[in-house]
Amino acid sequence: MTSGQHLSAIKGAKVLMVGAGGIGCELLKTLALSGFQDIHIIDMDTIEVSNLNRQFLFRQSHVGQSKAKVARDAVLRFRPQISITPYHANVKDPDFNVDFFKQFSVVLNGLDNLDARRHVNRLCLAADVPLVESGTTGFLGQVTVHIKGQTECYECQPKPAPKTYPVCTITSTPSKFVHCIVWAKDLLFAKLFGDKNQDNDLNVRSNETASSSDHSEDVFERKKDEDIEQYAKRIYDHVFGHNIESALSNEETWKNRNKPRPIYVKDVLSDELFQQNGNADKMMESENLSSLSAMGYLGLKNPQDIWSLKENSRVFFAALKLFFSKRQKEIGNLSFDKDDHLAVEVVTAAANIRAASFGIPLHSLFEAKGIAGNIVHAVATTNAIIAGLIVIEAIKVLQNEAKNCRMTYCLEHPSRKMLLMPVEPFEPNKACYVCSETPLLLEVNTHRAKLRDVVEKIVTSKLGMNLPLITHGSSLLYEVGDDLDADMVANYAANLEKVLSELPYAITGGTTITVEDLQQELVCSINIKHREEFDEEKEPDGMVLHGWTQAPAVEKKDAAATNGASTSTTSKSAPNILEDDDELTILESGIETISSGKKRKLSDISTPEPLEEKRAKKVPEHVDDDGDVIVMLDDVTKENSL
Ligand SMILES: Nc1ncnc2c1ncn2[C@@H]1O[C@H](COP(=O)(O)OP(=O)(O)OP(=O)(O)O)[C@@H](O)[C@H]1O
Ligand SMILES: [Zn+2]
Repeated sequence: MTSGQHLSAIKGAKVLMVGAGGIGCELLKTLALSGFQDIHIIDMDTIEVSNLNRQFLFRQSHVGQSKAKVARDAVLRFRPQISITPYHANVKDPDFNVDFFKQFSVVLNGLDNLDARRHVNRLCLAADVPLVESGTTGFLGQVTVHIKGQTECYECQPKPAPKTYPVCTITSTPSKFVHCIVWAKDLLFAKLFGDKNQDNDLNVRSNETASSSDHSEDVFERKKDEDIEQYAKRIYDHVFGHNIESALSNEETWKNRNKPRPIYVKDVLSDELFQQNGNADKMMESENLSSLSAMGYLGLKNPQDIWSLKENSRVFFAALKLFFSKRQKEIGNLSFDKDDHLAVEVVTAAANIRAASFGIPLHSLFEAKGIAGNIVHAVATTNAIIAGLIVIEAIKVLQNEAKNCRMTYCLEHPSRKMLLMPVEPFEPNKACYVCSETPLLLEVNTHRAKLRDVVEKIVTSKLGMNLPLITHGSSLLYEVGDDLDADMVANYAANLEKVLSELPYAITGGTTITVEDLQQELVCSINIKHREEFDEEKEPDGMVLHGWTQAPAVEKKDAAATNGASTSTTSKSAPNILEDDDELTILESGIETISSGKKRKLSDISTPEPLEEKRAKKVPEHVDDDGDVIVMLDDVTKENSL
């Protein structure tokens, strides 16, 4: 390919970028400098201060403005002649339909969540537009190419499940700091500041273990005549003292474990709950809610310090006082947000008090924030490398050189002196329900499960459908949309509450239903198999979907890249926790499926072996002479590199 052809492919291309964050900023700059002339950008976010360290197209003065628009303006300053069209919007908006996608030569993703990635994958398949997909996590990154009918689609391989912990580990037997964080964030914080009516396992435990009448009512309800201090003390004694004491009464649990020690306020603090040596008065008068800080209140300065049990207890009380006196309007509606400083303080302090109780080492606020926010230190260089690789692959796609495309994985440590590992794309998975027409199989108790269960547990959460429509034969059972008339809405609402076998067109064993998403133009057939019983623990949904697989989550050092980039960091000892939809997600290594330069085999995916062993076996001999750590791509990629 001559450079003339090369350039004309670039110049004639109309490119859609989705995401203008860490990867997106680098990508837009590289596209513009490479000669691309018609670029469209979708990003739903506005710029935050925490983006500025790596999203270099943005400045302090842009905070609060649309990322897509500011990115456009910044690049036009050095490439004024090109056309950049920004959309400050969610890519899932109905405006971005198949026809919208069809206008592009290639779509480039710089996203940070599975949901949006799956959605774009489906639209690219429906519009038959190639997709270059990417992700980074710290030093790790990956660029993959998806061309309908030629390579696997983004969903052909199972995606790692969010890491979940057994409930009893979190509620009763934590052994790691991360367990205490999950408890503080998902149970305690949710109980204190979230929707009171939502049951969570902290609630169950307090009821189960309640001995006195005092504990049979909702302990988290603040009593009428109770001041903030009394309330906070009561909560503290209940969750760190009483609950631990109750747990200790179950001798069996502690046979092979270290027993926790109950902690009561009186054991830790005398009368100086809110002992003031900080800016307490200023803090209480402050109108700026986002600057509220228990650390500021108490005069604690360094977020990297590890506080003592006493300091954590004081932070806990001060943070509760600030919440209940200054942010009472939000109470009942809050969910944990890593950018909410006061929330991070409550969670850090509570996790540390619990850790002290269980003999687990305490952590600083800085470390706790990293773990709670599923934050992995973002490395700007990784984003730049990945953006460069996206452009290299995009150019191959534009030149119709699909056979030369490579999936490229950016590693943390060189393996045989390679930091970038190219992998030949896999063929489409014939059993993929997204890009092939293979039906799925749903085992369900058709006399017990309601249509709502199928919609919520299968259609939306597992199949990722946005605007689903469910049909059985020629009859419509359920549909979501803005333009439905009132009768239909009422009819669908009634159907949702019916068990499958009692629907107007009964769903029973042997039935096939069709589930489609009008926006994604994705149609799936689901064969129904009736099954009476399900194992509550192993099959908590009460139904099992076959043909849809999710790789098990594995806690390990090398994690699949998802662009969970952020400004903060986890502690060195923390597991590789990635940000994905705010769930605590510890992902399995995407790199495990690599066999460099070769096609991957399904066995590579289904029978994991130690990563290092696998790398050692599969990495080809691309070694430079001078012994330096080098970036190594295959020949084709070198030829096309910019
Ligand atoms: N559904 C979506 N539609 C449009 N843009 C999206 C969607 N989902 C994510 N994005 C954008 O993708 C970008 C991902 O960038 P990045 O991973 O650097 O995250 P960030 O939000 O900028 O940083 P951080 O998560 O550290 O605060 C963000 O700018 C985000 O707005
Ligand atoms: Zn597929």
